[in-house]
Amino acid sequence: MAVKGLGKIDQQYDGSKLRIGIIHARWNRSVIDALVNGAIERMKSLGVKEENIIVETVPGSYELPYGTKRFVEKQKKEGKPLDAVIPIGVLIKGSTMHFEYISDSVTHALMNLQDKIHLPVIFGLLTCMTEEQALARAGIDEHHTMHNHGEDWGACAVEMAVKFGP
Ligand SMILES: O=c1[nH]c(NC[C@H](O)[C@H](O)[C@H](O)CO)c([N+](=O)[O-])c(=O)[nH]1
Repeated sequence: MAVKGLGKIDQQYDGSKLRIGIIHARWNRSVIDALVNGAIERMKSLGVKEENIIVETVPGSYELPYGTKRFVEKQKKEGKPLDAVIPIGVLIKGSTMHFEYISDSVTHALMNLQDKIHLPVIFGLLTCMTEEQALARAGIDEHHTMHNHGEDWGACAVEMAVKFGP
């Protein structure tokens, strides 16, 4: 029996009154697009209206923490506050230490951002050693060895917003 992973959803949460943001990096775009679509489709299946799923982009994963903070602030200023936000990025190890530094710093920054903006910030950063790992976690590898992690992030955003939203 598989142990790892979110497993069966123990309860469906009603997303019909929620407004959720997705902000994604544009590096490794084919994987990003699959993850974003997975999150969107799962949130829609939980009742979130398509017009209440707001998508923004930043150049790369390093820009996610600041971009997420400003994205949330601008939505609030425009009178359309978000109930949760899902930053999505895909980091794939290269031949330098760039991957390690960005992965570690962005992870901590996104974690700490929740207390600053008082909003659930879902961890949508894939930190992969190979392209194959990234494709598998977006559910688009040749053999579909894994489910699309973006779906988990969408479900997580709805649950956290319903339970602990602003
Ligand atoms: O989102 C990513 N950004 C990456 N770099 C760009 C970085 O996030 C910033 O956009 C850039 O350094 C400018 O600030 C990546 N790599 O370098 O490998 C990567 O794999 N994924």
